[in-house]
Amino acid sequence: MAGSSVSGGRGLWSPLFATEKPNRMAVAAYRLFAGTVFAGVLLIWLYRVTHLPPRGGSVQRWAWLGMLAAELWFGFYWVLTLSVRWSPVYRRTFKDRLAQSCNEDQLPSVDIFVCTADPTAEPPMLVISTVLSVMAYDYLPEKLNVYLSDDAGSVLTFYALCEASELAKHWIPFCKKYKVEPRSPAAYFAKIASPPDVCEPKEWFTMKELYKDLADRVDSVVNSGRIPEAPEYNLRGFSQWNEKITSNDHPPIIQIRVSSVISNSPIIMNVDCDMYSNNSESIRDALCFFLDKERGQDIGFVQYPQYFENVVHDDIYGNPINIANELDHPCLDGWGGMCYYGTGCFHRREALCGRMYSPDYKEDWTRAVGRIEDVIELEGMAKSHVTCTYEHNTLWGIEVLVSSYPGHEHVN
Ligand SMILES: O=c1ccn([C@@H]2O[C@H](COP(=O)(O)OP(=O)(O)O[C@H]3O[C@H](CO)[C@@H](O)[C@H](O)[C@H]3O)[C@@H](O)[C@H]2O)c(=O)[nH]1
Repeated sequence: MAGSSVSGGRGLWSPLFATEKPNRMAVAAYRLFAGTVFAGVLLIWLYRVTHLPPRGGSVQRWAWLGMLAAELWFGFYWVLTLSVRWSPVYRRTFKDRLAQSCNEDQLPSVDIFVCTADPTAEPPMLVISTVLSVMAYDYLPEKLNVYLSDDAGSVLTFYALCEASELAKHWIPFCKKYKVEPRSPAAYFAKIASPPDVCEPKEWFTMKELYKDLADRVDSVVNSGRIPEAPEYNLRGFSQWNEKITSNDHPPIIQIRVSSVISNSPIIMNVDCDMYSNNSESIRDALCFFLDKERGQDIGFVQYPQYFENVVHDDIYGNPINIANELDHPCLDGWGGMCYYGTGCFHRREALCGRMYSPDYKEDWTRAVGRIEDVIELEGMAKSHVTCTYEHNTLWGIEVLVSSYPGHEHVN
């Protein structure tokens, strides 16, 4: 929506994002529409109180009460919706200004967490496509750390990840060379059936073939439930699985997680394993909020909306999540900020770790954890962070053990 007013920073520093309001005519039209519906609601209430049910007729009385309850509820719902949608705002980022104000090596490093929990409901090919989509972000590779948390502790997911790390050596340069979007190979090859004009056809088909080979290999291993008995699979990591390991009871198996002792990046992003990133510049957009000199300090997290594909064929009923994304979120933002949704959210690590807001605190964006060179030592430290023993005999441990993950039957 075109903005009619832009608020920005003061002084010489150019703001990295602008907050825009929809044009006045659009707002006035919406408010007129909302006002007429509300007038209709009031008239219905008026009708109801001036048409009381006849005395004695109990069926009519119950029908009247039922209608009144429904109309009151609808009126209450309408007032709530109306007030939330009264004053939307839209945010626009200026990535060009970000590029002018910081060199690439001054940008903060970013830790990205993909979490998975069940290799049956969340097939490893889906998980690794998500992982590849975030590995291929348009960002300095040495500033990007991608972690996969697998609550199921599945060797199949681990196998798929090892295979994906080989594909990444081809997929990431390919994406950067041809500015591929989206950067999930599954989503990309499902959408694009033939090489686009910018791509060299031979290279495109080779890439597609590599991906297809990987998908076939991973799917056949997942279907068989066993990883192949080849010498390369005796590598460290695979040797940590044995027949006693189950998804509910397994030791911490660390190959690539626990970021505070590995990368400790000031920015953290979380992604569900069944969502992929559809914009390779998302990190830079999020940084425009965090790094804005005037208002960045007030921002604890940047939440991206979630979109779903083919929920209903051709979306004939209008996917309600689009209404939330395009209308309700800008409206909530107009009241002071978007709510935290879950997947696709960038956080300040310090805010997650409990630092209280202070206008005087200045984040050191270039800080990095002192990298431990000894892999064994690093693994030991990481294991001590990932284990659940810290919660034994604590109220937290007891409460979490007996309560389910909201909406799920997992017991963590
Ligand atoms: O014990 C668990 C259970 C789930 N997950 C992972 O958590 C993610 C979310 O779980 P899912 O069942 O897909 O949640 P949904 O209900 O589909 O998604 C809603 O809940 C998520 C978690 O709060 C949010 O990130 C999403 O935005 C929101 O749409 C998935 O990657 C799971 O693999 C774990 O890692 N461990």
